[in-house]
Amino acid sequence: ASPCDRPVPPTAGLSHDKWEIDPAELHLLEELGSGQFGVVRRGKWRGSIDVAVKMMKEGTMSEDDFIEEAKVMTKLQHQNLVQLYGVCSKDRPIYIVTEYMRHGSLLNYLRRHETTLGVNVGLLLDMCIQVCKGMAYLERHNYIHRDLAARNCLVGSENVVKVADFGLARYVLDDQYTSSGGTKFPIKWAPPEVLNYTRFSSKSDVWAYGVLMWEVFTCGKMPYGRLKNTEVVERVQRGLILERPKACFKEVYEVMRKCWAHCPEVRPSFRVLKEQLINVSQGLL
Ligand SMILES: CN1CCN(C(=O)c2ccc(Nc3nc(-c4cccc(NC(=O)c5ccc(C(C)(C)C)cc5)c4)cn4ccnc34)cc2)CC1
Repeated sequence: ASPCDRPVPPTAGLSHDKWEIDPAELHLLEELGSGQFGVVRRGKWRGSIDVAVKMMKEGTMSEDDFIEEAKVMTKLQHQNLVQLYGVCSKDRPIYIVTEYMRHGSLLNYLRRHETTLGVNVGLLLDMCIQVCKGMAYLERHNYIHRDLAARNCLVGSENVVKVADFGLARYVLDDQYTSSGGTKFPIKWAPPEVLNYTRFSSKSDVWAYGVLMWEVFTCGKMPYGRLKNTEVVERVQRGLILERPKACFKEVYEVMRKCWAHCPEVRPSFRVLKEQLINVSQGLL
């Protein structure tokens, strides 16, 4: 095909090293919030492209390792992954520049729209399928997320849902977050093999995906309510699982339950999950 037929990758022309962005071409706008690493702001790249810019607070992540990995991450491109455009790594703090998602995190979106979403099972299921498609793409590329949850997915126009921050957890320096005994470790999204041996895999992402489905069908409730992390660990190891949300059809809950099989090998892959959820959605609607 002639060059003008090929779709131009979103990172095209960002700079000589595709993944390096010239900060002079970024115009920072309002703050979107702050997370594990520091402040996140909306921005414009070359005056026209909407971007989100994570400004990495010093000492929060192993920066050189991340910058190396960014080269790989910019190559992961899918309509249900928040696209990493590149990094500004020549100065400190480093900036992580991604596509902008105007409605913020899926968790806040679910909580904000509970009244309208709570009765729209078709839309809730569609959101789960979109996340599943993004995760099936990562699985195909042997890429593990390590912190899949509704808080780490983002919502754009027309109820588009995308998976964000895939793989970023590996570069967090705060061991309250990285060690399974730490206060910030996402215990409620972790399967037994991660709780006991921090053995991450695409099948541990599948367990977290089951919890994300529960978050979606409860419109953003906290899994296991106010149970303390130690109580959740004890229950999960005893094989107790989250109960079926009211808004959730039995067929959908059956899929969720498969994600929480004790042994990772028994859990379905994202590829299989995607087929099952699409069948359920065609059956329901
Ligand atoms: C009408 N509503 C008004 C309020 N509202 C907003 O203010 C709002 C609008 C858009 C937003 N968009 C984005 N917000 C963010 C954002 C904002 C604050 C914090 C964060 N997250 C982080 O900083 C963060 C996430 C995960 C992690 C680990 C490594 C632990 C997995 C570390 C750090 C992201 C990133 N984005 C990437 C693309 N688009 C966005 C965020 C918020 C939503 C719309």
